[in-house]
Amino acid sequence: MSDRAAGPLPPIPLTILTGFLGAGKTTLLNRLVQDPALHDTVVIINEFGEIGLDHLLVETVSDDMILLSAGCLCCTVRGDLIATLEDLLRKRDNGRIGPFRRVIIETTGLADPAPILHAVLYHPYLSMRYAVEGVVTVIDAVNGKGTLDAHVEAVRQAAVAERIVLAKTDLVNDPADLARLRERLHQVNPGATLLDADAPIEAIVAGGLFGLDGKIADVRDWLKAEAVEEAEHRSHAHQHGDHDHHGHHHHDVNRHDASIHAFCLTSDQPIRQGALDTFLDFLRSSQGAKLLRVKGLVALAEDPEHPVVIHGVQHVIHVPAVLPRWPSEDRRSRIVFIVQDLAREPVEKLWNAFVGSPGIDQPDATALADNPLSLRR
Ligand SMILES: Nc1nc2c(ncn2[C@@H]2O[C@H](COP(=O)(O)OP(=O)(O)OP(=O)(O)O)[C@@H](O)[C@H]2O)c(=O)[nH]1
Repeated sequence: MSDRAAGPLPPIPLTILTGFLGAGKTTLLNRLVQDPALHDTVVIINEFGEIGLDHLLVETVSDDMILLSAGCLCCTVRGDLIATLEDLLRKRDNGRIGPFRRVIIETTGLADPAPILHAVLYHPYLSMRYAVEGVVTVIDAVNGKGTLDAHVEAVRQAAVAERIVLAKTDLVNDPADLARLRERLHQVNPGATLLDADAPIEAIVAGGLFGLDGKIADVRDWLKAEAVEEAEHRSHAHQHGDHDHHGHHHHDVNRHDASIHAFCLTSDQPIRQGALDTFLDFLRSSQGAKLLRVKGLVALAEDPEHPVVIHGVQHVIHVPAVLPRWPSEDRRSRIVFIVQDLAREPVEKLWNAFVGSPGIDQPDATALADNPLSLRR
């Protein structure tokens, strides 16, 4: 199939591969770059040396780009990531490299994926040409617990992921340790798919908003609103002393884990475009730094048959796609928020004020619009 259909070029799916120092990112990448399924992929890494490519090298395209035997292009970050992504588009558009169909960015171990997502989504041109397919976070099955306990960065990396890949499961002696780590990761990020490092390539690089073919994939699976709602109910029941958990023993939640959580807001009624825009504007201006990710599927009153996809991070929230139809019978608008140090209540109040069900003791949308300071807590 040609890319040259009428209209704008389809965006290039971009996957962010992250994980703490030594988690197993490079080992996983090494497998990915050798797979023929990824022959039309560009992998952006920090240094060529790190993934031991010598035996796979076919051709040096430029001093920061090489072609590997399976057809995958590998490039190193020159200057900043934005410059590298722009440079790749230039080379692609003027035919100096092939029309690659997907990009995987490996971040350094301490990197927080939120600013990387922010940089790509915020850039007016890059956000048109690339579409963030998803974040993949590698967690070390042996040292994962200690790392999550000690470093809030590691918890953030897990919290914003679409897929969490557990590496080094072969080194775990006690299956109960692994089960506990899985359960903890599920609590930190109920919407993530948990995979082992030997999972199929497609599950690792294309389980998100876009499939391996670059087309919009299963939006419901990307959003995972049901999983987030279910986790919320469980945690709510737990907080209220409902210990009927089939004998599960609950440990104290680590303070890093406790600072980050996910929740889902829904609306049965289609939302007016203006109301949605104002809600999102208020939210990002008052709470932007705390929004690690915002993902949603929304019915607009103006065109309820074609749901819009919402994708955001920190102060940027944009609409990467309008779907031709609803992915399931469920036509509620659903927005999943992954936040740090932000409670559900202020966001929900704002949502109710704009989206239509203001409570007796809540200001309505006009009152909020007249007094934006009232939103700041
Ligand atoms: N047994 C086993 N070892 C693994 C696995 N994944 C990674 N390793 C080893 O763990 C060490 C660290 O793995 P890397 O892939 O270099 O980790 P990384 O996340 O890229 O590390 P940095 O680039 O330093 O952040 C290496 O010695 C790997 O061989 C695995 O699934 N099983």
